Amino acid sequence: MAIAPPDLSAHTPVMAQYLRLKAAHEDALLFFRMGDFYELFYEDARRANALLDLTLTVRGQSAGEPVVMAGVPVHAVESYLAKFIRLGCSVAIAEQVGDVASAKGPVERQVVRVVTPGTVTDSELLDERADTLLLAAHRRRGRWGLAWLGLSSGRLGLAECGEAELPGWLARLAPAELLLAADEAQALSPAAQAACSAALTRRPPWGFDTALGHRKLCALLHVQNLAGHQAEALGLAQAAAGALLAYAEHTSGGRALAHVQDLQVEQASALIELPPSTLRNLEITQTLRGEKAPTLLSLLDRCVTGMGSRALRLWLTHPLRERTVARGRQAAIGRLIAHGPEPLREALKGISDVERCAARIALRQVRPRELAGLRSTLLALPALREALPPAGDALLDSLAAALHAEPAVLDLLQRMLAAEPPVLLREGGVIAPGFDATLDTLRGLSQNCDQFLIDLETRERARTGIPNLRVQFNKVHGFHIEVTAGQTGKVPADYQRRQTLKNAERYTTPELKAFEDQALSAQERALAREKWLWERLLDALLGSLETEDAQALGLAPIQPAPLAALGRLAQALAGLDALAALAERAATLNWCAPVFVAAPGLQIEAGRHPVVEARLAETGGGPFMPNDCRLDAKTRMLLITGPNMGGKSTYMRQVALIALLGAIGSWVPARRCQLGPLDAIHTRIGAADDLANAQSTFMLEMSEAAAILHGATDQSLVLMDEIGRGTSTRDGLALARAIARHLHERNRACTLFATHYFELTALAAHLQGLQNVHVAAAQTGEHEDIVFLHEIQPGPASRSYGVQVARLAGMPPAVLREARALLEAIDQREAAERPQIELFAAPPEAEAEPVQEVHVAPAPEPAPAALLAALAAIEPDQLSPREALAALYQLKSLQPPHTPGKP
Ligand SMILES: Nc1ncnc2c1ncn2[C@@H]1O[C@H](COP(=O)(O)OP(=O)(O)OP(=O)(O)O)[C@@H](O)[C@H]1O
Repeated sequence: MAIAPPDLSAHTPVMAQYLRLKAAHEDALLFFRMGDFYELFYEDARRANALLDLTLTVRGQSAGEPVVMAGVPVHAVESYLAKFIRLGCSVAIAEQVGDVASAKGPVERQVVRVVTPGTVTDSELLDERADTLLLAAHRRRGRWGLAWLGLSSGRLGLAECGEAELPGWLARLAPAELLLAADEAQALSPAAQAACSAALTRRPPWGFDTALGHRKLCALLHVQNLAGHQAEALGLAQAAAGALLAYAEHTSGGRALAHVQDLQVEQASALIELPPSTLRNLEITQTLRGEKAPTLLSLLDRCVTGMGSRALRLWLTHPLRERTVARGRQAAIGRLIAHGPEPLREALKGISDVERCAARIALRQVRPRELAGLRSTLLALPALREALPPAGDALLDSLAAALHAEPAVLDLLQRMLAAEPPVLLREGGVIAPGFDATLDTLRGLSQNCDQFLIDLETRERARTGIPNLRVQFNKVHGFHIEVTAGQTGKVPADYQRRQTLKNAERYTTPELKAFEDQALSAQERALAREKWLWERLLDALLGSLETEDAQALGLAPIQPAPLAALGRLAQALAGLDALAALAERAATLNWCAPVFVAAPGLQIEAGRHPVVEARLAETGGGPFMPNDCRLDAKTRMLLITGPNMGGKSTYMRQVALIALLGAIGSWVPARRCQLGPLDAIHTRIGAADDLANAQSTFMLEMSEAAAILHGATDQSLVLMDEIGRGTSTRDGLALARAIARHLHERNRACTLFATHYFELTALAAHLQGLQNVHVAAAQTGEHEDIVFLHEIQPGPASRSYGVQVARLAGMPPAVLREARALLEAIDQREAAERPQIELFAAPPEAEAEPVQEVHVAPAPEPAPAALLAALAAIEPDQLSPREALAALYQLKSLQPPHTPGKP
């Protein structure tokens, strides 16, 4: 928090200046320029020390308190910025803007740049392969309005959702920075917080205003209203957009966001739902440990450009239910495979990041080299078109048509921009020679220097008779004539001494001084002229060049504004790169094109888990065993049993990954594949405790399962891995059974249900759409070592091999012996007690009934004796209130259920 003392007059003038600037940038670390350092003070210094271990010092006092500070050297500022941004901090940079020499009191300082995690546009600070999003969220009456912006991509989106859907949106969008109204900063539910790792920035509540947002959106998109973007009715999202756009303008120094050309209104109902747990469990863009690889994205991303990688990530996290786009991509991939994707990938290698370049032009932050990169990209487009397969595929043809360089833009860059411009404008040499006569003259003046100096040296040697006299230039002392110590007696009267060295004297003459003034001012004026021309170049690229300037420079105005065309070009390049990467993957990894069918379900022949298969290939872990999967109206649920390590999780995940890959239009790791419509992929897969949100393993397990039971439909794919294992076997088994039945009967979702409760396999007799399968394993050798076959076979598993797996894990033999003995004892006891303990077997009359698809065996009634025994065991005087409540629940659980038709 900022230190905002009520009376700044008690502070030293510099600290008062600092505190005033800090008060306007409370949430950011303020980098306060002092000579060769940016200094951080007080709380900011302590934060920087805690985050990056910057050394804390105490210097002097202000308002009677010691001034705690930490410094960052100016030359290293970019690397510190990158580190702070990665840690989710915002940084405001205050530069010295006043004249140090003439300043009375502290030199004037201003915040000239604010870098925040969601609004960075510097290529050094951005992840090349992921879009950086700024998201504003606004809540009213239990609903959320969302507005997001990729400042470096120009992507602008709006959506509205209910409280329960918010975590899904946050996980899908994965913003780098989240704007909330200051009075709503605590409004995020634990689930929403868990789904979002964005840096949180509080903004004034009045900025979240529908009318303001509407006005700003209309101004940005040059429209009267938002009806054309289907956003007119989204008042909540517009309110969020008000805060979003104001903040984006604020951090980019009030620049217009000219590269934002379009607004996307996203509807959850158009997307295949991928809840946060699914994104996490399927390791789509991040591993469970939060790493970038190995994931589905890291396997797929063979893109040559950052634009392609970003597109691929977007496709994977925003799969569409409607399959027209996917069909188009699938066909394009087929075409690229037939033609060979390599020529296209090769041609994409020299392509620059047109999307980010367009954004940086709009924000007037683009650097000369980036424009040179854009120019070579525009020049490379014909070769890129050549590298595409011959016309005939609708998607590839439309992308090829967008590979178009606006001739006026190319002409402008070729005429105005030097062949090899320097990195920074201030180095000079950015504008091409021959473009501007004034600049050429000024450059001529400063460059003709060399000849002048040679001539002068010859003349002065002759005049003075000093043969080793030299005329030189250095940056500190300017032009001078150097005479060695022994020769100084010959120096003429008009030589004025400038500097004495150990063995020489340096002089100037009126002639040399006059030349120096002219040369140095010519250099300065050339640089100033270049800067002015550069600004005009940017004006021209933004379509806002004044007619007068255009005439003076002999430039034709570029209409309409070229940024829109660059945006379309960037999209086409991104699409082609992503398709070429998918084609390369499909060809290299031997994938097939899935067939889309209308009936819900899926049919996979010889499917593989792409990431596990690649890992096994990399580590020499042996071949991956392909497996089939068939889910349809007849078989809606596979109940998967088998040993630990047998491959159950891998199998379930591979089915989901194949469904997802198919949905984005990719080919899939299988021999043959048919996919029905899909509206969601739900997963409930064993997770670690969510300690951060104070949820126990079991609580988390149940909340995720509950969300699935509430949301899954007959077009959803559901993965349930070992549900119920977080509690006692008895409760777990009961819950697992009830959940399986609910999914089968009510949700009617396509479900893969892996379990270690063998008792559940009996459900197959009562639920017609449920089929038992198991992962095969065998035992060999004298130690009866287990061999995993990783093969899915029909029917339930015969045993669990837990002890054998523990042996493989290196468990001490004594423990294994004891476990085996116990296991045998339990088996014998169970065999003896079986009739009593088969709590979950269906009642005999249910088994006798002909099996109907919707028939469910009613839950068996517990013996009243159990109820009475439990009642008798209660001693009310001995119980705490909490134990009494637990006892009540236990009694309740033993109560026979009330079944319709049965009193
Ligand atoms: N089809 C397969 N072909 C080859 N190896 C496989 C296959 N499936 C799984 N494996 C290997 O077996 C390992 C264990 O698989 P997985 O985690 O799916 O087992 P599991 O049955 O879910 O185990 P647990 O019940 O302990 O969670 C994987 O890491 C992988 O290396």
